[in-house]
Amino acid sequence: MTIARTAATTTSISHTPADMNQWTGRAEPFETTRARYWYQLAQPYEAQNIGLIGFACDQGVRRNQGRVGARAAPPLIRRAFATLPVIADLQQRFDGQLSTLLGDAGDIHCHDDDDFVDSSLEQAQIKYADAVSTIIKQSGLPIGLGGGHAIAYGSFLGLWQALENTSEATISTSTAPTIGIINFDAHLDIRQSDVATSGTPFRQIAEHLDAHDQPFHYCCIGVSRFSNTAALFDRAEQLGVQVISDEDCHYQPWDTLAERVKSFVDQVDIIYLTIDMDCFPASVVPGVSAPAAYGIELGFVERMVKTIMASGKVKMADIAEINPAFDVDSRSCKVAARLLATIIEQHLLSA
Ligand SMILES: N=CN[C@@H](CCC(=O)O)C(=O)O
Ligand SMILES: [Mn+2]
Ligand SMILES: [Mn+2]
Repeated sequence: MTIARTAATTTSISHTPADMNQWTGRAEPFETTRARYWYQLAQPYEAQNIGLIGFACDQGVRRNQGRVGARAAPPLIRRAFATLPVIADLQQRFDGQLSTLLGDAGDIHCHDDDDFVDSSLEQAQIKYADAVSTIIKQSGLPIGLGGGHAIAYGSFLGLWQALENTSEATISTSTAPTIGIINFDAHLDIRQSDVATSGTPFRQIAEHLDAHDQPFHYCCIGVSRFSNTAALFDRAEQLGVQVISDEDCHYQPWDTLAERVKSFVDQVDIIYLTIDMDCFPASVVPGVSAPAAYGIELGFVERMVKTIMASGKVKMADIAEINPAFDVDSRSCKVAARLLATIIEQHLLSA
């Protein structure tokens, strides 16, 4: 893939450490210690069970002609999550070890204020992938906080790097674990383009896997026929993508949909789970780069996320495309925080 350059490169990439000021919430001096919140558990990342890593970058959205602003989301998602209570089951299960559950690995920033295209997105993806890979190699579950959906290629690269380093056999052999990608999204994000964007990550992953003689297993849930061209649906068919439309999610019974997703999960060894927040109706999640008119229900997504997490196969997860510039009363960040809590709870309880 070539990188278009329309001006001199003046951007830079940085990795800022955890800012513990983001981890604040209400004090409960008159309650028992069971009045516990996530802000009280978070620590700077140091090989905890969960590693949060922000991807404060929306250059992919800009390149994709979208509404920029998603780079500001990671601290706001953290702040919304910080105020959620830690459920009783987790407190009981991890009594005495609660401070070892949640690490914050900080944010990767892509500084690209000028209105031109350079290689900062690719550099940010590589730096983010390194952080992801470090967490996986330390046996943690990395959870990426976007940023635009270009985070997905970085998440995949981080997972790939970790597998390459931990597999006895190299990843290009037939014994390599099979990776499945499950994306909740109104968009397929398999666009053909001369540059990486927020609309290309899963096509890039398909090409990466093909170059390493590995199969591409991709299930996209919540796909809208009004948000993807016929050319994209053609490509999805060529690539063997399992497409579950937004209308399927509304009209098909839960058992049918759960069976479709479970049979996808059964085919693979490892799952990368990604949630593009524009899978929800704009009334539920207004703060995204590309809002959906129809969207799928939060209750459905949450139930499906629990089902997928219960497989024990999820080794990488992320939440993408929140754009705080268009949020209303932090509604979108609160939905993202709820999903983040769901992923974390399910991961820890199914371990
Ligand atoms: N990650 C989002 N990708 C969408 C954006 C669509 C839009 O801006 O309308 C896509 O490329 O299809
Ligand atoms: Mn989308
Ligand atoms: Mn997307």
